[in-house]
Amino acid sequence: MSNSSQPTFQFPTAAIEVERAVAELRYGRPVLLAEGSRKLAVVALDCVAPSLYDQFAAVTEDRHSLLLTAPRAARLGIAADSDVITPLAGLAFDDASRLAYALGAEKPAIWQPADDLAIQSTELARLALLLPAMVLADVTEIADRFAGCCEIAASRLKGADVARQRFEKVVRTRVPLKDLGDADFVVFRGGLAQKDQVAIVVGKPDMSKTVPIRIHSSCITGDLCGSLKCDCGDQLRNGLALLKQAGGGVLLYLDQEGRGTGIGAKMRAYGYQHLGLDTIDADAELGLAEEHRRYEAAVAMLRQLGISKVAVYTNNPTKIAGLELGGIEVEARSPVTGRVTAENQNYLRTKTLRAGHMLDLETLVAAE
Ligand SMILES: Nc1nc2c(ncn2[C@@H]2O[C@H](COP(=O)(O)OP(=O)(O)OP(=O)(O)O)[C@@H](O)[C@H]2O)c(=O)[nH]1
Ligand SMILES: [Zn+2]
Repeated sequence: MSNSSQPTFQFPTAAIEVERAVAELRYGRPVLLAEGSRKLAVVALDCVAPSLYDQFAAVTEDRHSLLLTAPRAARLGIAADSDVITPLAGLAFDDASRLAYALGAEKPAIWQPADDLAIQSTELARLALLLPAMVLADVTEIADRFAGCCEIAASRLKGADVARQRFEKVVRTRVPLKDLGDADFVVFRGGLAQKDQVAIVVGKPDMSKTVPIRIHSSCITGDLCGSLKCDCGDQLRNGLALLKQAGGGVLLYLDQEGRGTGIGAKMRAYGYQHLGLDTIDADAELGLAEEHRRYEAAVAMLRQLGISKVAVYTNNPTKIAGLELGGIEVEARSPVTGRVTAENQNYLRTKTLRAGHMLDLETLVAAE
């Protein structure tokens, strides 16, 4: 028997609604994105089952469209300043997928600029680490057909932003590291679409002074396996050594594989790089912008460690901008490099020429 005076579980925050929508999307189920009385049904092509794609087409009576982000649209030769949508009527799952992210796909005959609500659906895909290839349909008049689906008001997406900065310390434990001595691993949990993040405290830095730090984004291929396609593994180990030499510091190891796009997208991009595309064009082919990383987690961890002033080891200006945006004072910046290999030269060149990284590649090459 239920008793209405008993306390009940209530989960009213925007972050929880967003996280539930993200989980639904990741499981390949439709989500309703609402704005006023308008409702847009969306599924992510990256993870929807072909049978559910067919069902979506049937339920929406073939009035479904595909969202192509601005980078993907540009790769297809569509002259548009923003994301566009193109009708999918009559297109099977494989054809839709080809249009969404295959190399050499043909420009669609019909397209139109995507409206704001459609564009906002890509943020759910980003949080879910899925390609932003959204299948969508305006279902305002037939919303009852989606009664079993998760619904979220688009305004909740913005409302959930505060959760990006909310992290709690879980545990701090000593780990002896080869050549570096003892380090403290401090684990933080939180953010939007929750992740665990790690701060590695090398030595005993004075947190009230300017603290040497490195912000390092995870790279399974480079950090763990010594991939020659990037410089991440070297930068990770050199970064830790630099912190030790500086008398102690903090390495923030951020769970943002593939510049925040996830390992699935990164491996798809590697496939395109093997066919000759540079890193930015390979990502664009998948609908991805050149940078998907955010630095609220880094700022939150620094604050919880009592750090407000830093000297950063990085070549990447967006990391510095991210820290400053969060109110962390960046007193100095020093480079951190790795070995230049035949396999990573293009990666490094693209970073320097197209992403504004502060790398003197020719000097590095000459030094090898
Ligand atoms: N999308 C994409 N990501 C890649 C590729 N190669 C490496 N990465 C990712 O790039 C990121 C590199 O991270 P970092 O080494 O911290 O950062 P950085 O932007 O190079 O900046 P600094 O090393 O600080 O100068 C990691 O998230 C890698 O997983 C690639 O070809 N495509
Ligand atoms: Zn790497």
